[in-house]
Amino acid sequence: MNSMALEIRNLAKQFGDKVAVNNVSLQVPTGSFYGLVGPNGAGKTTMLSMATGLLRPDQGSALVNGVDIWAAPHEAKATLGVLADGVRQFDRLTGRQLVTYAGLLRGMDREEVATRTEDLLRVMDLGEDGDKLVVDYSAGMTKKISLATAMIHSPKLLVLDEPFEAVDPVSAANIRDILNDYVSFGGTVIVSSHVMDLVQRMCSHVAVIDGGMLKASGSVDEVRDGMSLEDRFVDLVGGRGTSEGLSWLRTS
Ligand SMILES: Nc1ncnc2c1ncn2[C@@H]1O[C@H](COP(=O)(O)OP(=O)(O)OP(=O)(O)O)[C@@H](O)[C@H]1O
Repeated sequence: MNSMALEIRNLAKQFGDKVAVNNVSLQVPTGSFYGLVGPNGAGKTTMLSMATGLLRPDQGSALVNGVDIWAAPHEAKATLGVLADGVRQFDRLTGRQLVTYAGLLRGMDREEVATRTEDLLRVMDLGEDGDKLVVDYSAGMTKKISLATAMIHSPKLLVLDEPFEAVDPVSAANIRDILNDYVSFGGTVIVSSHVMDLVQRMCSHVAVIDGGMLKASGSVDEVRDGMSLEDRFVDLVGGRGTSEGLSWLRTS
């Protein structure tokens, strides 16, 4: 078994003059629950997109369970499930059809796909909305159905860009339970999130990225170094603004 579920080597990406990801290397151990945090525009989505075969890097490589995602995409993607940020789904399908389609696309047996689709709709609390078109789903429902499509083929590594955004607290707790269970049986999860408290409680490891660069990485306890993750984060990425604020917004 490969000891690294994901190995990012010197990834870089530039959009015009903007360096979005600047020579980042990161190792994600198999069986870890890895949080990726950073301010808006830090480069998290760009890095995850390159590491999961969605965006071609200018430089560097990414190995998924030991397989280079750009050199051998089919082999690497067979063990990978991705919840990408802002990627449109085939939203003229119903939720049930979309998850079924994701399973069949992975070459799975039709009966197995049907069983797993019902299981996933149930745990995502979408059972009653399974026959509704995805275009008519709310933001949180869309997030949950996308998560189901990422999990149907029981991948070894799940890469989830902001999986809890727009998801209600009960569904979020259910998803956390599913992910914890998945990790306890040997799966690896990478989540990007802005919720430090959640990352501190949920993750075993964390990486802090800012300005396209890796500021810190390791176990959550190593990175937070006796502080709360939130305080450590503010420390690493620069303090809060000290401006006077919007005086014109004061109505009295
Ligand atoms: N397709 C693109 N074209 C031009 N610039 C881009 C593109 N994608 C990302 N960028 C820029 O690259 C930088 C990193 O963006 P990215 O989406 O990776 O950040 P992020 O850490 O995921 O942010 P957020 O937390 O707000 O989702 C930003 O300055 C963004 O404007």
